Amino acid sequence: MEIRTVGVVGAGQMGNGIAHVFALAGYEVTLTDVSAEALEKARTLIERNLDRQQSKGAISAEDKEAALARISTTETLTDLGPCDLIIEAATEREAVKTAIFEELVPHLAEHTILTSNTSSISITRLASRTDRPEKFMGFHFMNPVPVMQLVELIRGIATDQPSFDACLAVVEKLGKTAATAEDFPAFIVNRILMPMINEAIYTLYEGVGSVRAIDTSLKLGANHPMGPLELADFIGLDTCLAIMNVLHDGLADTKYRPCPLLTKYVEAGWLGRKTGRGFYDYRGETPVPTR
Ligand SMILES: CC(=O)CC(=O)SCCNC(=O)CCNC(=O)[C@H](O)C(C)(C)COP(=O)(O)OP(=O)(O)OC[C@H]1O[C@@H](n2cnc3c(N)ncnc32)[C@H](O)[C@@H]1OP(=O)(O)O
Ligand SMILES: NC(=O)C1=CN([C@@H]2O[C@H](COP(=O)(O)OP(=O)(O)OC[C@H]3O[C@@H](n4cnc5c(N)ncnc54)[C@H](OP(=O)(O)O)[C@@H]3O)[C@@H](O)[C@H]2O)C=CC1
Repeated sequence: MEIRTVGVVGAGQMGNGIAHVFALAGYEVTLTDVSAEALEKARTLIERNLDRQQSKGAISAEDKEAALARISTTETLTDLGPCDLIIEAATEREAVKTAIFEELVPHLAEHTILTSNTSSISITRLASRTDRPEKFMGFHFMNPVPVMQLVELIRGIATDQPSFDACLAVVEKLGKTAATAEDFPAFIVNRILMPMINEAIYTLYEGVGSVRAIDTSLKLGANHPMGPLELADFIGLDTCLAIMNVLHDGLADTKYRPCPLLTKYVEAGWLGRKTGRGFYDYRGETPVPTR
C-alpha cells in the first residue's frame, strides 16, 4: 500500500521535525498537539528550518512554499483518523502514549499503519493497547530530524511484513537510511548512547570533571559533534531520564541506574534547551555551564 497522508501526534522538537521532512518529501501532513501554542511554535520553527535549508541551497523557494502548504494543524486528535500512516511523537511517558492510542483507535481507517517515535518504550506493549498490533511498529527518528540520516524501525511481536515494508519504503522516500532493531528496551541507538550520557553525568556528579571539561574531552578526544552533556540538554533531560528508567526497569541491571544528579535536574524542571536551563544555562547570549 502506498502511503500518501501522514498524521503526526505531538508538535514538540521531534514532531515538528517529522512534519518538516514528510512535507518536504511530498506527503500531506496533519500535525496535532494538546496545545495551540505548541502548534504555532512548531509552524514557526519549521519555516525557520526550511529557510535555513533554502539559504544553504539544499532546497528551492518553491520547495519550501510547497512543503509549508502540505502541513495542516489541528487540536483535535481524532482528525488524524483517515491518515495512511500515523506517527505518535508525544512526551516519552507510556500513559500519555496509550491514552492517545485509545482515543485514536475508534476513528482509524482500516488500512492505517500506527507507529510510535518512542525512544525506548516496548512497541509490543504499546501495540497491545490498540486494535491493530499487526499494523503497529516503532518509527524512530533522530534529533534534529531534518539533519540526521538514520531511522530505526522496530517490529513488535505481531507486526506484519506488509506494514514493515510500507514503513521501509517511506524511509527510503524520505531519503533516509533505516536500521532494523528488535523490540528490547531502548532498541539500538539509545541502548548504547544513553548509558554513555548517564555515565557522563556520573562523571560530573563524582567531581571527576566540570561540564566544560567533560564535553571538551568527548568533542576533541573522541570527535563527537557535541559533548555528552550538551547532547543531553539537546535531547531533553526528561527524555534522557525516561529512557534510563526504561533500561533500568526493563533489563533489571544496576549498570542502567539513572544518575541521581539527572533526577535532580529533572525535578527542578531544568530539562535542557527546551526550558532554557540544564547542564548549561541558555538564557544569555551564549550557553554557560551550570557546574
Ligand atoms: C534520544 C533519541 O531517541 C535519539 C536521538 O535523537 S539521539 C541524538 C542524536 N543526535 C545527535 O547525536 C546530534 C549530534 N550533533 C550534531 O550532529 C551536530 O551538532 C548538529 C547537526 C546538531 C549541529 O551541527 P553544527 O555543525 O554544530 O551546526 P550547524 O552548522 O548549525 O548545522 C549543521 C548543518 O545542519 C543544518 N541544521 C541544523 N539543525 C537543523 C534543523 N533543525 N533543520 C534543518 N537543518 C538543520 C544546518 O543548516 C547545517 O547545514 P549544512 O551542513 O548544509 O551547512
Ligand atoms: N528529544 C529527542 O532527541 C528525541 C525524542 N524522541 C521521542 O520523541 C517523542 C517526543 O519527544 P520530544 O519531541 O523531544 O518531546 P517534547 O517535550 O519536545 O514534545 C512533546 C510534545 O508532545 C505534546 N503532548 C503531550 N501530550 C500530548 C497528547 N496527549 N497529545 C498530543 N500531544 C501531546 C507536548 O505538549 P505539552 O508540552 O503541552 O505537554 C509537547 O508539545 C518522545 O517519545 C521521545 O522519546 C525520539 C528521538 C529523539
